[in-house]
Amino acid sequence: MSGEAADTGPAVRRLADWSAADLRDLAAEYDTPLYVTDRDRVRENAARLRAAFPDADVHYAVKAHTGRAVLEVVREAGLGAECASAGEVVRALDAGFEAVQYTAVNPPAADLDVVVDRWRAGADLTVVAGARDTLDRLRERGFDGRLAVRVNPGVGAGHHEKVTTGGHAKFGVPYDRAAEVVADARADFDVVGIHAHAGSGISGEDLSAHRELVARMGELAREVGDLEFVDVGGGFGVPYREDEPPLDLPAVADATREALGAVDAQLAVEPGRYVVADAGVLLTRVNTVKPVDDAGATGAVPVVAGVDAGMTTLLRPAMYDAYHAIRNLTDDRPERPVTVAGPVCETADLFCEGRSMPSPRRGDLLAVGNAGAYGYEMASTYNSRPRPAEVVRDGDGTRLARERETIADVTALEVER
Ligand SMILES: Cc1ncc(COP(=O)(O)O)c(C=O)c1O
Ligand SMILES: N[C@@H](CCCC[NH3+])C(=O)O
Repeated sequence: MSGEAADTGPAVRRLADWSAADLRDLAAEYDTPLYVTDRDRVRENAARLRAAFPDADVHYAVKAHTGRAVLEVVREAGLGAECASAGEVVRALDAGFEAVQYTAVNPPAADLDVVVDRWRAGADLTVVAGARDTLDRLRERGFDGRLAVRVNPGVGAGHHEKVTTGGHAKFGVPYDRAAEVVADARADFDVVGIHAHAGSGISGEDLSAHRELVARMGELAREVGDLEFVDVGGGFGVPYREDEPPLDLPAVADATREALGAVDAQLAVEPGRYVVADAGVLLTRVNTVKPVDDAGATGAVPVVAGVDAGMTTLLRPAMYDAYHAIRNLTDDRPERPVTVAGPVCETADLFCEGRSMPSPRRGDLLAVGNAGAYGYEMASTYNSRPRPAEVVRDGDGTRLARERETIADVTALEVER
């Protein structure tokens, strides 16, 4: 296994590595559903990225986990910030990032207004534009600062079709028109880079797609010349299944450099998931247990375990059929097939179906692994269900990082006539 230098931590942290006693204490103190984020693990992951890409700019894709407690650790580790919206730009600047990148995908006017205002006020911002229209809208606002062109090199990868960006017309300017767009942009902006992103959750098997994307970006960089950076995106995957091997990050870094070839520009990468996924778990409590076949509740019949977290807390299983490890922290009873289901009125509101695990009882505490990336961030208030709380922990102890939302919070924006 690569990437195990002492100061960068092991390449993967499994759900079994978390202390059950600590997690039980946190659930008792802060209630459930509860996200727990370990800042030490964020530090290790960031350090492993820095070590694998010592000569590259590494920007953390803020979208994976926007919490201030995470952003501060990432900034201290020497990573930059890659943002997907004005809200993320504001969060990154507030967290003290000095240089911030904003990758604009069909940017709403309000986003451009905020970003250009911040730039005018002196923020060191690079805007990544993926359409000529976006360039026009930046010109209209008087922006003539640092700009990169997002290119669609026609190569996609990722853990699910819904998160594969390369090759989808929505993202970036087509590869064969990219040089022309860069040339146009040079008239009005300080064009510092080109950018591409294949997709999210790239595994070892996707490496050839990643290599191809990087090679195309290398070619383009040589063609257009005079760039500060070539950003080849993020998407580095992490193992979700207990027996899945971790990505060999140093090998990915070597392959990236080799595929890029000689360019007179800095390599840049922008991973999100890799930094935070295994730094987070979701704690949820069983509130209902019922046999799948009500008539014969004996032996190892499959059961449905109803829990207080659902697709409004952690959307990934419902949206991508994503696998997340689940561990019963209360007891280690004999196993049976268990469907873990949330409280939402949607059939998709399941964390797993018929998975073998210790027979659950009402009141049991379950931990859901790899919840640090795209967990809290994709939470919603559907069914008027308040979003969960989050605690962060590190060497200094544990503290509340995001309050539990209340029903009053959920209804607060309602305008009374
Ligand atoms: C433009 C861009 N950069 C970076 C990322 C980060 O991806 P990941 O969290 O998979 O590393 C994404 C998400 O897929 C993205 O859309
Ligand atoms: N939300 C996705 C990743 C997409 C990243 C956005 N480009 C996931 O949970 O896997």
